[in-house]
Amino acid sequence: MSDFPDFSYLQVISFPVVQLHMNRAAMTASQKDFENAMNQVKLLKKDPGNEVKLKLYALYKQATEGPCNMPKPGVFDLINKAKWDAWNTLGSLPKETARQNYVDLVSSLSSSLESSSQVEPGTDRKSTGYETLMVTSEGGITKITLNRPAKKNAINVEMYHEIMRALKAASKDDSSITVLTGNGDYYSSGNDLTNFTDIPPGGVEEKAKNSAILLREFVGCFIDFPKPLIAVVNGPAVGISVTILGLFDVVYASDRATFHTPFSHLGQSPEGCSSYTFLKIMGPAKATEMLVFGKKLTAGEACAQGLVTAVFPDSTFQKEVWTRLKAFAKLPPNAMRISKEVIRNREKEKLHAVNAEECSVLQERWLSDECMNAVVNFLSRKSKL
Ligand SMILES: CCCCC/C=C/C(=O)SCCNC(=O)CCNC(=O)[C@H](O)C(C)(C)COP(=O)(O)OP(=O)(O)OC[C@H]1O[C@@H](n2cnc3c(N)ncnc32)[C@H](O)[C@@H]1OP(=O)(O)O
Repeated sequence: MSDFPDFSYLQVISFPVVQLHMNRAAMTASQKDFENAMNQVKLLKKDPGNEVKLKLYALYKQATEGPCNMPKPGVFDLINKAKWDAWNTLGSLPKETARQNYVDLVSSLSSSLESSSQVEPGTDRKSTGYETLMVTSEGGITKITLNRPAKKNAINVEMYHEIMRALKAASKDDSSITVLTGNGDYYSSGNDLTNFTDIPPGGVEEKAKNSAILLREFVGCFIDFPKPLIAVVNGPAVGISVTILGLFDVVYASDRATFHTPFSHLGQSPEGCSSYTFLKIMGPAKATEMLVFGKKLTAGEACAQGLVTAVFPDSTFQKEVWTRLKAFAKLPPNAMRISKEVIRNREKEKLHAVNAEECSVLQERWLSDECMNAVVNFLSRKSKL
């Protein structure tokens, strides 16, 4: 389980390996089945994700200790609070049922993760060297696709790093234009809220500091990107995936797309230079509706307010957009790069200063109880946008 980094925090105890035997006739798992299932978990090659790990933790505790008997952790103790919630949710579920559910969950997990690992070799993901993105370069266009569709393309720490790596590569490759889009029904649901659960030894303060450094570097890559950068917004966009649109040169949207920056709801504050770009693009009142009151815009509204360049019916979106992009990519690349420089360069210094200030304000916000409560509520399934 070396590549299963977060499982240790669930404190699952290791047991000796014994042969798996499901007592299906009796429909309850034996102690041996249970111990085997625990061993199987440790042999999984892929991380099943935090939600499954919490379910496993809860079922393990219920099966071994019965109903939740721990005092409720404080709101700032994010990980223990999530674990407590998961266990407590099981109420008075009998130990035998919890044991059976644990064995069943591990069994389904082993088969689903095995089958997904069987299709991996030779796929795009492996050949491009990205785990969270698909990156292609063809016909003068480098296309970066956010590729965590099951998580609505939420941006986890790995994806932040991979987007930066892909942008740096695209700025130097022989393509003329660069496109960012999403795979699946969402463009992106914004920052992956589980990013907040991986607390380093220095505690939440260190986490907030590291996140602010990461965010500043991430947004900086968009400010400095030298070639025309186009967003192809295929579906709903949330949080940072919306705010950085102000740093793109052109934004095309499907009429299925929505634009949502619920920072106050999350106890957070604007980033991606939106506290500056949105005011310039749509004026202070409309920017306040979005950034302070979290008003969600339709694609048509976002277009009317200047955040989106053009909206297309979803049925013809890809065809119409890519026809345009292919034509743009045939224009002389140096002329396009220099024109972008002329248009954008005088704002760069200002944008970097705005970025630095937004990150420093956010660093404080992330430590607020408003923010921590919002994250805990999402992770414990008590809230959704
Ligand atoms: C370090 C730099 C920080 C930069 C600061 C950035 C700030 C922001 O971006 S703020 C915006 C943060 N985003 C959110 O608050 C969105 C949270 N997600 C939701 O409210 C909903 O998931 C939804 C409205 C986006 C979609 O709802 P629905 O259609 O019902 O789909 P599910 O909720 O079932 O989602 C499927 C699957 O994906 C997981 N997921 C979706 N978004 C996120 C996310 N942002 N972070 C983490 N996980 C996310 C969701 O939990 C589901 O997972 P499973 O249950 O495991 O299937």
